[in-house]
Amino acid sequence: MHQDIKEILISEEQIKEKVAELGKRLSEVYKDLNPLCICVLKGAVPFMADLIRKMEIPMEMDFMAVSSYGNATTSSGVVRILKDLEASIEGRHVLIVEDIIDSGLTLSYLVEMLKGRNAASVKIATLLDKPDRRKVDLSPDYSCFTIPDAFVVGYGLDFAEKYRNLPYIGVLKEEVYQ
Ligand SMILES: O=P(O)(O)OC[C@H]1O[C@H](OP(=O)(O)OP(=O)(O)O)[C@H](O)[C@@H]1O
Ligand SMILES: Oc1ncnc2cn[nH]c12
Ligand SMILES: [Mg+2]
Repeated sequence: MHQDIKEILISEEQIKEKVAELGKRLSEVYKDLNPLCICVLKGAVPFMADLIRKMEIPMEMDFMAVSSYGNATTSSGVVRILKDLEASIEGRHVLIVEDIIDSGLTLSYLVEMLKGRNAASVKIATLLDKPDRRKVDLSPDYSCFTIPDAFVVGYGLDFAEKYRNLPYIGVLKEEVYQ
């Protein structure tokens, strides 16, 4: 286990199993809809890569980057679009693929913005849901794990751009960021 990690919250095997389960379910839900899966950079990259390979249906992908945390451990509440989509989503069935919903500020902004572009539907699939810190009324349509109020890293999640490459979800030692 990495020296900066206090405990492994979700193992590599648990992630693999749940992501495969979700991919199968999404294949049924989106079977004839040719969904546009939007990966929210950077944290959702490993989740997106694994999830779409378990979706055995026609689908398309695009990427967005927004900024809310930067090098902090709490959301600034200000959401900026750093990289927008490449194509129109008018009439498309959109699935936002995210790594974690914490305060909910990032996704509540994204969902409203995307709905304003006349998508046929906008749903959220998140790897992690941290409901204890929610600041807005937002729940994911699909979630792999619900976690307690702890700052976690790994499988895409970072602290100051580090730890994204850890294969598991771990709780960061407080001394690393305090
Ligand atoms: O529910 P919230 O409180 O808004 O927090 C969740 C958001 O924060 C993280 O992104 P971050 O800004 O760290 O960007 P990153 O994915 O590039 O690390 C995470 O990937 C979510 O997008
Ligand atoms: O626990 C967490 N770890 C990494 N990034 C974020 C953002 N919100 N919550 C987080
Ligand atoms: Mg981050």
